[in-house]
Amino acid sequence: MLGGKKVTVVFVLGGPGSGKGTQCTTIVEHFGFTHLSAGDLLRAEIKSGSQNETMIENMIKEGKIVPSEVTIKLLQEAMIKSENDKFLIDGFPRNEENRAAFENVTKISPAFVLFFDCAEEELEKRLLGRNQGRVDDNIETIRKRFNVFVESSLPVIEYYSSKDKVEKIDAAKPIPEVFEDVKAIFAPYAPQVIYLF
Ligand SMILES: Nc1ncnc2c1ncn2[C@@H]1O[C@H](COP(=O)(O)OP(=O)(O)O)[C@@H](O)[C@H]1O
Ligand SMILES: Nc1ccn([C@@H]2O[C@H](COP(=O)(O)OP(=O)(O)O)[C@@H](O)[C@H]2O)c(=O)n1
Ligand SMILES: [Mg+2]
Repeated sequence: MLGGKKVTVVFVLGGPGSGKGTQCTTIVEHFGFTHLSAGDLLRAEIKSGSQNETMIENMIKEGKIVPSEVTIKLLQEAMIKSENDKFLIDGFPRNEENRAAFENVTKISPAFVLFFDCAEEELEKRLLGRNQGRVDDNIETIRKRFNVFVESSLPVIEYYSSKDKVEKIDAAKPIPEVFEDVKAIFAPYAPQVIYLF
């Protein structure tokens, strides 16, 4: 529940460059979810000139995880503002603090967790070729982000795995093939087709 609204939430997780954003865009088109990227919300917050601007900017440059209260507030605001009731939360929760605080504050548990699994060597290639002008897509910060992923984010995936909530996808394959696997998982969420004749 969220301000009286019953919502369906899917957490989309995976190492930096695993294709979370890419696949979310296509899931939105096919299954009518709203895509909320924690990283995008934080980057927008920097541009908006908020009081946390410098703190967020420095954490992103270092590949560190921003305190949960900041990120959760942005996610909550976006969900409340939206008319939709189905959300893909991309890149969150990234550590145990993110996970526990979100559950405590919103009382929402995810329908399931989509986990894009891919080797670091491939992730590194993708990030170095991403070309979105991101301050954290340089080899030094990429290495730090990989460490944070292994030390802080993988345990969150293990937590949900112990609750049988993780749908693991081989994200090393080409984009359309990854989406074929994603599609099979989202089939129960497909819009209903009603024949009127
Ligand atoms: N399956 C894939 N194979 C090859 N390149 C991919 C694949 N999925 C995404 N990419 C590319 O890799 C980069 C990172 O993808 P992105 O969706 O931004 O990942 P994330 O949000 O997980 O960091 C982008 O340049 C994207 O076009
Ligand atoms: N839950 C989150 C998500 C992102 N972030 C920050 O935002 C950065 C970029 O996150 P992102 O999800 O856009 O990165 P990708 O995995 O898409 O490459 C992270 O490295 C963190 O510094 C965060 O602090 N907390
Ligand atoms: Mg992303």
